[in-house]
Amino acid sequence: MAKNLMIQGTMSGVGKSILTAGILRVLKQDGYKVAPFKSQNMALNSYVTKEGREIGRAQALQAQACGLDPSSDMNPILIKPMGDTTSQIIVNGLPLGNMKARDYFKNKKSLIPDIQAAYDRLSRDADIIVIEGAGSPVEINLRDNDIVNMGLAQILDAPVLLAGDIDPGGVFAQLLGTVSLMSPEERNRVKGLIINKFRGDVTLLEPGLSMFKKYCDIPFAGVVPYTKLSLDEEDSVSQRLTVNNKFKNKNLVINTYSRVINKCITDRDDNTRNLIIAVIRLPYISNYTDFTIFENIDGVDLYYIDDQDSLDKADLVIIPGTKNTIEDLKWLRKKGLSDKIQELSCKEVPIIGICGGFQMLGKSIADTSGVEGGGVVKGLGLLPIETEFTSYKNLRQVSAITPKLSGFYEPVSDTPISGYEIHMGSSILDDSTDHEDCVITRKNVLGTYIHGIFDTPSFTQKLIKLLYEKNGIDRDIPVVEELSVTQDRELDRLADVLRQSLDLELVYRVIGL
Ligand SMILES: NC(=O)CC[C@H](N)C(=O)O
Repeated sequence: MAKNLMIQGTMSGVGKSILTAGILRVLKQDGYKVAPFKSQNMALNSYVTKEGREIGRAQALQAQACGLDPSSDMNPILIKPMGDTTSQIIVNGLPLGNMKARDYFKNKKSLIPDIQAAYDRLSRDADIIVIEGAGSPVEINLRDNDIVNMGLAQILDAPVLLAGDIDPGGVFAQLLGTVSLMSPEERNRVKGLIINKFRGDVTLLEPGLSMFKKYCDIPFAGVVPYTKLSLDEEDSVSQRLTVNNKFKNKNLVINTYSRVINKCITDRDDNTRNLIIAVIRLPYISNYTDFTIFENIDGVDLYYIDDQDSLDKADLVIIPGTKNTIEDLKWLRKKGLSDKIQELSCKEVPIIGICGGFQMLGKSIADTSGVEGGGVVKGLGLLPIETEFTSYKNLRQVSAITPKLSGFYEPVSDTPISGYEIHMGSSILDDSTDHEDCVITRKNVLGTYIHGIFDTPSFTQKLIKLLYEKNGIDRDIPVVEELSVTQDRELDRLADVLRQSLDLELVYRVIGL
C-alpha cells in the first residue's frame, strides 16, 4: 500500500495544484514512484486520457510531474459547471449526467466506493500518492458529506500540509482560522503549514513565524516564494484571467487577461511589432489551456477580450471551447461581438473556432433534447456546418494530418496535428457528405473540434508565419517548443524552488519515510 500526503489550502487559489505538482516532482527526482490524486475537481479545463476518459487538466499536469500517463483514477470525479446551479458530473472519466448542485450534494457520498477504488488502483503501482484537497477544508456547512478534504483524509488516513496564500494578506489569520474551525481529530492530521506566494525579504516574515507559535503548535513546513510559472492551472482560480464581478459563480468567472490590449496597438505600423491574438472570453469558456502555448512564444501577444473595440485590433480572432455553446452564443450576440466577428470576417481577418467556438461558426446549433439547456439557434454562418447535441460524449485523443485546405489557410495543409476532443455536439458539413476532416476552412475561417491543436509546433509555426506575412510583420519566425518540453522544464524549476523553500525533512517525516 502506498504512503500518502495531502495538500489542503485555506481557500481556493492558494496554489494547491502547483504545490502538489512540485512536491510530486521532488519525490520523483528523489527516486520514488509517485502519483497524484484529487477525488473531486470542479473545472472546465479538462484533459482526455489515452483511454478516452476526461479528467481535470491540473491532474494531467501532476501526472506529467510524476512521469506518468494521465489516468481517470487520478481524478475520479470531475464537475463541469454549465449554468448557475447545474453541472455535468463526470465519474471515472465518463459523464454520469447533469445534476443540480443540491442533488449532487445529497448524492455525493454514494460515490465514495468509486473514489476508494480509483485510489486503490493507483496505490498498487505507487510508493507515494500526493492528494490535493479542494477549496477550504472548513466550510462547516459542507463538512458532513465531505469527500474531498478532511472527509477524504480520514478515509485514506492521510497526513495533511495546510497552505495559505500570503499574497492578498492575512495569511496568519487564514491558517489560524482554518485550524481553529477543525475538530481536534482533524487538527491532529495537520502536520505542517505552508505560506505560499511570498514576495520580498523572508527575514521580515520570520518574526511572525515565531510569534505564531503562541497561537498554534503546528510547525511551518516552509515559505514558498511567489514564482511565475508557465503551467496549467485550474480555471476557477486562474491568474491569467482577472475578476469580473458580473459572473458571481467563481467557477464561471472569466475575465480579462491583465495585459491591456490598447497599449501595444499604438505601433501597429511598426513592422517589428508583436502579433496580436484575441481569444473571446466566453462566460463558460472551457479548455483555455489550448492557448497557453502562445504565452511562451516571443513575438506573440495573447489577450482574452470581451469588447468589440479590442477585437478590431486583433490579427487573429479565436472563439474558444465552451461548456454551454448556445448560452455563450446568445452572450456573443448581446455583446455585439457576433456582428463584429462577421464584419471582421468580411474584412478577411483570420478567425478560428475551437470546439464550441467551431460550433458557433456554423449555420445552426440544435439542442432539442436539452443536453446543454435546450433550444435551436442560428450560428454565425461562417462555416457550412450544422451541429446537433446528443447525449453521447465524444472523448478521444486525436492524431491527424490536416487535409488539403484552400483560402488563407492553404499553407497549413498536410500538416500533422494532435490533441483531444471533448464534446456532446456533433457537426455535419451541409455542402458535402464528408464530415470526417479534422479541420474545416472557408476563406479566412477555420474550425476544428481538436483541443490542443496549437501545441503541435509545426502547425503553430506555419500559422504564425502566415499571420506575420498577412500583417506585414517582418520578424523571424519564432521557435515553438513542444508544450510538454516547456512544462517539464517548468516542473523542474518548481521542484528547485520547493527544495530551497520547504523543510523537506519535515515533509518526508510526515509522509512516514
Ligand atoms: N469542449 C467544447 O467546447 C464543447 C462544446 C460543446 N459544449 C459540446 O459539448 O459539444
